[in-house]
Amino acid sequence: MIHCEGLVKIYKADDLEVVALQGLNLSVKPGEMMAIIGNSGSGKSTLLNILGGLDRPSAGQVQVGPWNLLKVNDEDLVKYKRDTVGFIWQNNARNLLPFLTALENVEMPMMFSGKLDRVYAKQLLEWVGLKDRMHNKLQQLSGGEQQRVAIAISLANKPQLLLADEPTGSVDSRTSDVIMDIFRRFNRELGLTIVIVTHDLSLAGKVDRVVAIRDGLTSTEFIKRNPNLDLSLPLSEGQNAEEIHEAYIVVDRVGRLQIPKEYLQALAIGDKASMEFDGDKIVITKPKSLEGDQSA
Ligand SMILES: Nc1ncnc2c1ncn2[C@@H]1O[C@H](COP(=O)(O)OP(=O)(O)OP(=O)(O)O)[C@@H](O)[C@H]1O
Repeated sequence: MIHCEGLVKIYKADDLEVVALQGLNLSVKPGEMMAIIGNSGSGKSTLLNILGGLDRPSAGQVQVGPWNLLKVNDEDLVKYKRDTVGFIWQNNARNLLPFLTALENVEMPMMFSGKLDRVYAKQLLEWVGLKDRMHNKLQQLSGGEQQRVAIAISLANKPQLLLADEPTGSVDSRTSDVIMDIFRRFNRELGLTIVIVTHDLSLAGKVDRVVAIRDGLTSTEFIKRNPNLDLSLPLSEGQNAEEIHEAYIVVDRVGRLQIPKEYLQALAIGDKASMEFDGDKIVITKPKSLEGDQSA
């Protein structure tokens, strides 16, 4: 569904250049529900905005289904945003019109694409648990209910891909569980591919795969240890995301990988290291010839 290779995004403001993505690789299979985690400023939102067609990449490859987002023209990009991809933000005020009802809000994107389907709009609101609230104006709904309306809106035009930027960032943990359960249901029943960007490690236990981004590059992947494990069920006491997922370091096509900063600091490795192939392992150590040389 998604294939990014060597993806670069450079923001230019006056004389300043910020490299937000520096050659990122990522593949997401159709029907996968995965999360992207990373510290503030690591490039998560930049990646999501590019995948959502809200921002243009600077270089590299980015393909979503049949769409090449580096080369797509403005007219096709509008079609892509309308038909292929749904978007949910943490701050749902961006998607919602407060003076309209929940139902009218869901119908709005359908009207823009000339495919008004009231039955489906009602169905979506029922699926997100708002059957009895669909005729309420948005301002009469709680934050969690509004976020559920935002989910229904994002699916109004039957996208194949749903992108969610911190979808549970401004709701309590119970509502966060409800939202994740809704995502899982859409993922299973409609085969929707879902990419969630989050700071929240507790969400990581509810997806199939987690990819960590560091400094604009994918650094580590966590893949579910037991593919049959039902992640829609609550974790048992004391169980955490790391127990459910196996961690892998990402190695790109030309063999580059990122070593965690803590490991480098622990061994006082600066800009050089020694590497040895030892039969069944690769050993990275402090540069051999520089050991004891404090000036290095
Ligand atoms: N429009 C912009 N103009 C200039 N720099 C930008 C712009 N948007 C993002 N950046 C910079 O790009 C880098 C990556 O930002 P991004 O918002 O993608 O990170 P993030 O991982 O989503 O962070 P957060 O979790 O805080 O939202 C940061 O250094 C940020 O300051």
